[in-house]
Amino acid sequence: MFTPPNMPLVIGLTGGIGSGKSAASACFAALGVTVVDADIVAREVVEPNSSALISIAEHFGPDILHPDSSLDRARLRHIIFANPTEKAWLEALLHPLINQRLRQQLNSARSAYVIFVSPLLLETSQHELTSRILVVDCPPEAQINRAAIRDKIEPGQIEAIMATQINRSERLKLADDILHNHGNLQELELQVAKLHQQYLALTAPQ
Ligand SMILES: CC(C)(COP(=O)(O)OP(=O)(O)OC[C@H]1O[C@@H](n2cnc3c(N)ncnc32)[C@H](O)[C@@H]1O)[C@@H](O)C(=O)NCCC(=O)NCCS
Ligand SMILES: Nc1ncnc2c1ncn2[C@@H]1O[C@H](COP(=O)(O)OP(=O)(O)OP(=O)(O)O)[C@@H](O)[C@H]1O
Repeated sequence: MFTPPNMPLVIGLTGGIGSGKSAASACFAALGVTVVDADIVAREVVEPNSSALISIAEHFGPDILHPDSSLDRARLRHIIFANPTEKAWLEALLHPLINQRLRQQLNSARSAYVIFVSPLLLETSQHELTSRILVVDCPPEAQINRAAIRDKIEPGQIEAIMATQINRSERLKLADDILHNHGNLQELELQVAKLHQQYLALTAPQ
């Protein structure tokens, strides 16, 4: 098992949109495990007045901002998931900033192991920061239903996002561990509790 230098054991948690990454992370956090979340960091780097947000407004025009100068995320979502060139432009701007903050957070984590949750762990170099890949999986119909209800966006938008993510079978092939999230949240919690014991055993001195 590979543990990057100066880092605790990092478990990379990934899955498609709406698969249950945040729900699974919340279960790990409730067990006292530090969670580093790429989606949270991705929001921090585009806070009002940040250099990244200024670049985004220059590139896409001032309409990409709300009147209070915050990012109009729904507008940007419609643009980038319909246009691969614009998606690549946005990622080239944001991913280095996101990765720099993620490294800092992973390095300063102090729990026995860390859960690093990211939707793009397997699609980007972020998996290089991890020692083990944990995939949360559920049928695509459940992903679409859950994400549509949570975000109040049309299923077509969710399918457009899914089409830009690694497909389900490829993702599962790359998994060391799998959380099967087709049941209820209690069933997910039970699977997390089992894995927690396994991960603690991996960090115990031999
Ligand atoms: C386009 C944005 C503004 C839309 O924001 P919105 O609030 O509507 O959605 P949110 O950020 O919650 O993303 C919802 C889900 O979409 C998926 N997703 C987000 N970004 C990407 C991406 N670049 N590629 C594929 N899927 C993505 C993830 O499953 C994510 O959890 C936002 O997704 C964004 O800034 N994306 C680019 C940054 C990025 O690559 N983030 C991924 C984490 S590193
Ligand atoms: N087993 C489950 N039963 C019922 N609802 C669930 C279950 N797992 C997750 N959900 C709900 O489905 C929605 C999507 O889950 P969650 O936000 O954890 O997905 P995610 O993988 O983090 O999505 P994203 O990639 O968009 O960030 C949430 O509203 C969550 O509460």
